[in-house]
Amino acid sequence: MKLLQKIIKNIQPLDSEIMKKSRTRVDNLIKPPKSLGKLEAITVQLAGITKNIHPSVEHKAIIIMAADHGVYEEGVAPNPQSITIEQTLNFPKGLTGVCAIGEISNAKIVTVDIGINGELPLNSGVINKKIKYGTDNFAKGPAMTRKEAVDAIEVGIEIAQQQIKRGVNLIGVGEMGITNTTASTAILAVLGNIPPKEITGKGSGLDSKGIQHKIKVIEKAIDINKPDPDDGLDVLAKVGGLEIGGMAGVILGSAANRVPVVIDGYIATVSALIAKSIEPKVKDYLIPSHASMELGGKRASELLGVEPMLYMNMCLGEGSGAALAFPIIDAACNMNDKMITFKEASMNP
Ligand SMILES: O=C(O)c1ccc[n+]([C@@H]2O[C@H](COP(=O)([O-])O)[C@@H](O)[C@H]2O)c1
Ligand SMILES: Cc1cc2nc[nH]c2cc1C
Repeated sequence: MKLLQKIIKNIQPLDSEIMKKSRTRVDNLIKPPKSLGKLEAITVQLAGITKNIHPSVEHKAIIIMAADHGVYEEGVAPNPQSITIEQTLNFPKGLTGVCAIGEISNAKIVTVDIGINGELPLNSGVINKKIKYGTDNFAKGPAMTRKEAVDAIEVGIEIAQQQIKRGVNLIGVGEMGITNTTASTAILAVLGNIPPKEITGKGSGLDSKGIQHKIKVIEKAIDINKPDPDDGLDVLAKVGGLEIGGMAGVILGSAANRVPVVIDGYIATVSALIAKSIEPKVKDYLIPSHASMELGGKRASELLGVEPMLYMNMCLGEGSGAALAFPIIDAACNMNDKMITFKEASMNP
């Protein structure tokens, strides 16, 4: 808890002076006003985050938190739980969707076992930060203790800080965890005071009968656990997941070190909601990526107050959407670094 408290204290507002300067520079570049839209907004945000009018995002990493969920035993996921461990072992080998997309921008893939229900081989390339072998079944009681929820967040903080110390200056958050759309939907229902039936989707492939059952399980979990919507840690502990806590920690840890953090799809957006509930200032450090096809994705982004930049009909997770946004963020920086101003071009608009 000490680390989390320290990190919360270190999260400062963006630098509004630098943002003003950056806005003026961007407005004076040789183009009609605002004609580079979100690229301009990203540039100004990056300046405010890094306190630098020409920030670098050259060293990129995607941090993938992997974990299992006890609520799997309620039959709310269409795939076997063993997919979590199997797919997690594929990340260090560069074989998955996020690896293929991240390779385009030379993103390092950092994979963390924060709570997989199984043992990984020692030389797997996955960082072992296992808190326990999956959460408990939150249809019967809390997913984890409050201490375990704090531990999960602190793992995320630690991993983010480690990467930042090694020179990483742009972080994407992703996850792997069979059943984690059930946990994410329960969290979103509580934090947004939304009936589960409005936001429960197919996850990685449930049919409509399965979705009806998933809704009932989520309603029961909220009824039994009564998470406090004003306490993100309580919501995480009662109906959350270890990987969701880990991603919230990566977000908090990045913000505390003034490093921008790109959020992936549905589960990552929900983890950002947990981080924002713990410290609202983190929101300004977030760069949204794509709009997840998962039913609750839109409501999650709205509740967070972000507008996704890409509509690609994706819902893979793993950090794939964040990886896809990396070249766009590079383009924003290049615009800022390479374009000249009207004055420099001796042009009069
Ligand atoms: O990130 C998303 O938008 C997203 C939406 C639906 C599913 N997923 C991925 O699918 C898995 C969870 O699906 P499920 O049906 O087991 O809850 C998990 O490994 C996620 O990475 C990811
Ligand atoms: C194959 C597979 C890959 C995934 N990657 C993220 N979630 C996933 C879920 C499944 C089922």
